[in-house]
Amino acid sequence: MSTPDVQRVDSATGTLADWNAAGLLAAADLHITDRLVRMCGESVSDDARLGAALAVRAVRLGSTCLALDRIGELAAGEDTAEIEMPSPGDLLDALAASPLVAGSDAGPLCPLVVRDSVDGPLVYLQKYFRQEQTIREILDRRSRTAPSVDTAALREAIAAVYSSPDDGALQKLAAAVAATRWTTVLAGGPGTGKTYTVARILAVLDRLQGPGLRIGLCAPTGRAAAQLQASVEAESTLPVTAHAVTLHSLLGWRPGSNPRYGRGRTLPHDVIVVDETSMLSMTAMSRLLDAVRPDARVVFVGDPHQLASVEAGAVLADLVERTDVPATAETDGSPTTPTQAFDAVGLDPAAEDLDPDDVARMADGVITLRRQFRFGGGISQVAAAVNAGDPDAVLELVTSPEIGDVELVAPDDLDGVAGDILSWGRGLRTAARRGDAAGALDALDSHRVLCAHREGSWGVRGWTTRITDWLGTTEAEHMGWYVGQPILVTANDRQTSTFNGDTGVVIAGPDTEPQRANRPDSSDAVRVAFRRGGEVRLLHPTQLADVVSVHAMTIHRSQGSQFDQVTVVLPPAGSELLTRELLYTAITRARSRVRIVGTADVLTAAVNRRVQRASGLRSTLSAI
Ligand SMILES: Nc1ncnc2c1ncn2[C@@H]1O[C@H](COP(=O)(O)OP(=O)(O)OP(=O)(O)O)[C@@H](O)[C@H]1O
Repeated sequence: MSTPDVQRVDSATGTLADWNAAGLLAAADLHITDRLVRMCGESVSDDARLGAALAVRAVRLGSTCLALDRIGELAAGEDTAEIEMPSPGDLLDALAASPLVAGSDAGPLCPLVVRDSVDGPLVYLQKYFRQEQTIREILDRRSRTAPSVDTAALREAIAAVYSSPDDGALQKLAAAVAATRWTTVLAGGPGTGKTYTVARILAVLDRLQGPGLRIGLCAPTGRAAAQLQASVEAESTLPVTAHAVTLHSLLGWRPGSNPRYGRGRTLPHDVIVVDETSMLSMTAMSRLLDAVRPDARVVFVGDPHQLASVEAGAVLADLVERTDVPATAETDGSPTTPTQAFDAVGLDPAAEDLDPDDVARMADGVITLRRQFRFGGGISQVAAAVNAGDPDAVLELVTSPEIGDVELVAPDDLDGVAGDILSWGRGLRTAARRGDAAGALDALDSHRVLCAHREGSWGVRGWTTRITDWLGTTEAEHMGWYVGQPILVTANDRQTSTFNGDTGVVIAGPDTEPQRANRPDSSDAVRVAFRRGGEVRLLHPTQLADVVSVHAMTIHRSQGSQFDQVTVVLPPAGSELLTRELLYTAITRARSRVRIVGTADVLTAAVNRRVQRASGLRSTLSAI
């Protein structure tokens, strides 16, 4: 599929110029390819140059490499009819023979690497190949040995920590796996009890190790870290001494410099929990693994079906799907097999209704939680059908009268949405005028409109205009602060502990007279309410530098948030953003109800289209 609005490079010639003109290669792809070719110091054939440019393009679009066997998918659009598309075999031969891969006397550097995989030949930029190798080597090394754990002590700790009758087998097994492996992946959709389980894993490890367990809690963004802190505190069975930080801060990694912690100086923690791992780039993952002590446990937590990092890599999905994890070779009798894990939690595998694949993956340190604790049946069923890539099942569910919590509405049938927005706005204003911060925040999160795009009539901009028109927001309100105004923070601010993506609401301040609550004289009379975990905070508007009104937000930005009701606005057919992962992420933001605005055709297209991030991490690579 072509990339819209790629910049034309007038100076380009040959094959790359044609691909640029057809919108398949961006200006940046051409410029970087030029640099790579110059590094070689020798001439490079047109086909090899194209292979290099496509590898650069692949990274720009989130893959860690170019899967040569899939290049045919690129020429699917009408505007690519004129493009001459070499076969994967021709490109591979041209690359293998070129100084870009083979090196040359003039320039010994080989900026590209080619490897064979179960997905056919993969072409890497050297940097990403090295990062992927680092991840693979460290994870493999960590899999070959296991922590020394006394089975009886583990059984006792798990029995003591998991005391609720609702504790599921997989939640308990997660603790057995995390105690007996250096690396654990705890996967699951929203509300499947991941944080609850993390808190219990930490309690089990604390019991096994005794006082002084050094815990590192981190997440890819400031907001995700703050949420992790709040939810671990809420779920914890112990006083939480660790303070959740961003991965960058954990590693002491400032923009433009190398991290303070790395191979030569490892992190002091005994256990590191990484939340929202789906948002982690491959670069960040390789830096983290480089910095972890070989005898520290790491627990990666997240939902592999969600949208991946904005940078290259889909590491969580790769870890969950890896097929070549080496078996643990060196143990001192510690329980490392799935059978031993069942024994440690006092369960009989035959009596548990678990997917055999899930049990098999436990041997590789992967636990996938499946029971839904938070939202209703319809949302779970639709989310599962979306993940399974079954558009017929999705359509049947969203149009079924039996399923009350998910519905599809036509883009020209917005009366129901308008009614919901009006009651949302009324609830927000009523609580805000009363100065009721908790009530206003509840009202704020009772409904959210989510769009794929920022711009356009189906994007955040178009829907913001539509919603403010419905609500009758005045010109004066548009210009300044007003009571009942929904607010989005757009940059991290340590001083106020507000993070990019936080939302709040403007409420009447303590000195506002009730009769003036609708129109306070100045920003002095109002406060902005925010919530983190169960705690409500009030800030003065002057404390907030980077904020905008929020009546609708992008699905990307909504990651990590939950709302009672969600209206998902699908983009028009053909949008680059329309994917299964986007739809799944949007639907699973809702606790109780989802309305999808779009046509059956667009919904089908979304379910059918996966974010295809090529990567070699899922299986063994070999030389071509
Ligand atoms: N075994 C359990 N017994 C009782 N309540 C549970 C159990 N597991 C989870 N819960 C509750 O279910 C809710 C969702 O759990 P939790 O927040 O841990 O899910 P999550 O997978 O981390 O969700 P998200 O990804 O959205 O953060 C919480 O209120 C939690 O207390």
